[in-house]
Amino acid sequence: MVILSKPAIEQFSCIRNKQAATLFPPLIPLVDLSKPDSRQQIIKACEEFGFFKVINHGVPMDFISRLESEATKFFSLPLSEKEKTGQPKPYGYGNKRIGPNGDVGWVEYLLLTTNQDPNLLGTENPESFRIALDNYMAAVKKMACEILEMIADGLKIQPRNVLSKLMMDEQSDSVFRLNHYPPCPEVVQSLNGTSSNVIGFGEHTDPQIISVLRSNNTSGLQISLRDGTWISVPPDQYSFFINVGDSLQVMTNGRFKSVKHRVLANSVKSRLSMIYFCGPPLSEKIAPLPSLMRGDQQSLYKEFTWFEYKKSAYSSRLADNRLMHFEKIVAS
Ligand SMILES: C=C1C[C@]23C[C@@]1(O)CC[C@H]2[C@@]12CC[C@H](O)[C@@](C)(C(=O)O1)[C@H]2[C@@H]3C(=O)O
Ligand SMILES: O=C(O)CCC(=O)C(=O)O
Ligand SMILES: [Fe+2]
Repeated sequence: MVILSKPAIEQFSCIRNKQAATLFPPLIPLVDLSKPDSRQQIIKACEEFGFFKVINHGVPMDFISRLESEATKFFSLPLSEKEKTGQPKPYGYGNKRIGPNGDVGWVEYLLLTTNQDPNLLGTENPESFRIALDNYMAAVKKMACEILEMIADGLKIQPRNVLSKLMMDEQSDSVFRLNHYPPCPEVVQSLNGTSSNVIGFGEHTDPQIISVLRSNNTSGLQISLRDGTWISVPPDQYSFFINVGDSLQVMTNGRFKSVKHRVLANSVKSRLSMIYFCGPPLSEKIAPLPSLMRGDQQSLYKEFTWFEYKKSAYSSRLADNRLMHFEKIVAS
């Protein structure tokens, strides 16, 4: 990561939390995948938060730590080596700039598509990095598929692979991202309850169906509650966190809401996160599942394909409400 001089760091968005801290912030929903009632818990969490933590997920810890160690080696390489993986257009190595429309954050990342061999030029041992990525992604994909099938069961819709088949399709447009947030010297903490923070990854919702996130033990991730308050997600390196994305919001006709989230930089520890974004094939129509529509219930959204949504997303800024352009104007 390039160390920024003082004037350069001023371009980073800072946020000021003037609001008094909530005394009893709600706990992040926890789902134990080995428990028989996990389906109902997942549905409740998707309706109330669009977010939950998963334990007993079945992803071998060995796959997780191997990828973490490869990623750590990658991000410690000199900038010129990391840049050999190509600029993020949208796939490749990116530093501070997020997306094509002027967003910046205190982060560097490697963004990969899951259906092509990644360009790992510049890495010390491309073969061992590739194996670590393949093992991790295969295990996480399996877990994501199970979660989507549990969602279908919980919603009482059939067939149970109605959602999972989209990300299991050979043509699925899923994305994988490694984010590294180095310690940020500019993070200011004060004792009077007001804190000024540097944005690592600005607020946004994920466009896909669900996202499966794992991080090391460094805090920073926050989710926004329905009333707009931000709550910090305590890190847990042994668990996964699931985000409802915009596409699942549409497929449930708004019953689930995609969760707004962001990452704040840490003053002392670096954060490493790995996110698998489960996307459908480009040609797939994104629309409310017919079996979820009762009586004369109308779709809240215009018809669109994942390709159209993605194209529109890539012309938006991170914090934009991307679904707004696809909402129907319903006469009341
Ligand atoms: C600013 C942007 C980055 C992003 C594409 C976009 O124009 C708007 C959506 C962003 C996002 C958020 C979730 C994922 O991290 C991501 C890969 C995605 O699919 O949508 C990023 C995009 C990106 O970094 O390329
Ligand atoms: O790095 C993180 O913890 C979250 C990043 C994120 O939300 C994203 O890459 O879409
Ligand atoms: Fe995200």
